[in-house]
Amino acid sequence: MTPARDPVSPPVALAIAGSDAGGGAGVQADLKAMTAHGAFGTSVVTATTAQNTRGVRDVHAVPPAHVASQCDAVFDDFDVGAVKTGMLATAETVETVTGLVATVEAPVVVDPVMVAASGDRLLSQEAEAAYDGLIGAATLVTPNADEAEVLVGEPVETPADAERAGRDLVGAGADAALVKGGHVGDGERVTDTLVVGSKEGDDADSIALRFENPRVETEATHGSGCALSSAIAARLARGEQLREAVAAAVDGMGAAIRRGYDVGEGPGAVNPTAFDGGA
Ligand SMILES: Cc1ncc(COP(=O)(O)O)c(N)n1
Repeated sequence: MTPARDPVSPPVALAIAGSDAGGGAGVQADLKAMTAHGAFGTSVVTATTAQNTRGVRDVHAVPPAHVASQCDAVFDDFDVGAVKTGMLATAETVETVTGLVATVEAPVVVDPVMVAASGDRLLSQEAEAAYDGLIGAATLVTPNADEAEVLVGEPVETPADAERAGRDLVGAGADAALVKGGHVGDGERVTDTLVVGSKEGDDADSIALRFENPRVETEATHGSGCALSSAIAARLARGEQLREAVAAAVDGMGAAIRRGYDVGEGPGAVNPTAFDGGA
């Protein structure tokens, strides 16, 4: 006899991001991370990239109207529990996505993707200023040090700088900011800094938390930002509180990097499905 159908109803997360033909980053990493962290991943593609582990050869931005209609298709049908944004490619798409996420109740994790690990640009330079609006709509913004520098206009070279940048991003309207420390220094430990704004919006009352982990010696970090922000979004979709979701996702990145994929001729990619701790 055929076994009875036994469907499950997982929480739903949405990635609004670019496609990486090489599979290491972008929506491909997002969907793996969302699955691994217990959510059903939906995906709105903002751009396709002709990319592999060695670099980005070509970018084709999806017209913003089609980004909007993909979002409508998802929101019309699913109860989306959290959204993450990744590569948005152009100022028009940043603005379109800002308008869309401003109308949703679900938490929004903004990974302000600007430059790939390979050094290739993934966001036009004019689009950097357009991020101001999206940061104002973010539940959490997750820049690395270089992206934080662009967003706040100050150097981010130490954990103290990261904390200041996080407070600035909260002052600019994000509910919280996670400034990632992988690009800060080359010490034996990596410090990620989470600044959570006060509900009353008084900057002085924001809280800073530091997550310290041993640095994993590798160049294979391609996809790490995508996997981290998607893991956080999946956990928020499951109903976890922000700090809990960030702590678990940051913790999981150690395994994702240590047990990365040695694929392609370039430095390889993280493994978003490898993390210590059950979903
Ligand atoms: C489509 C897409 N989205 C995001 C990234 C950033 O990932 P990384 O900085 O790890 O290369 C990427 N390379 N490609």
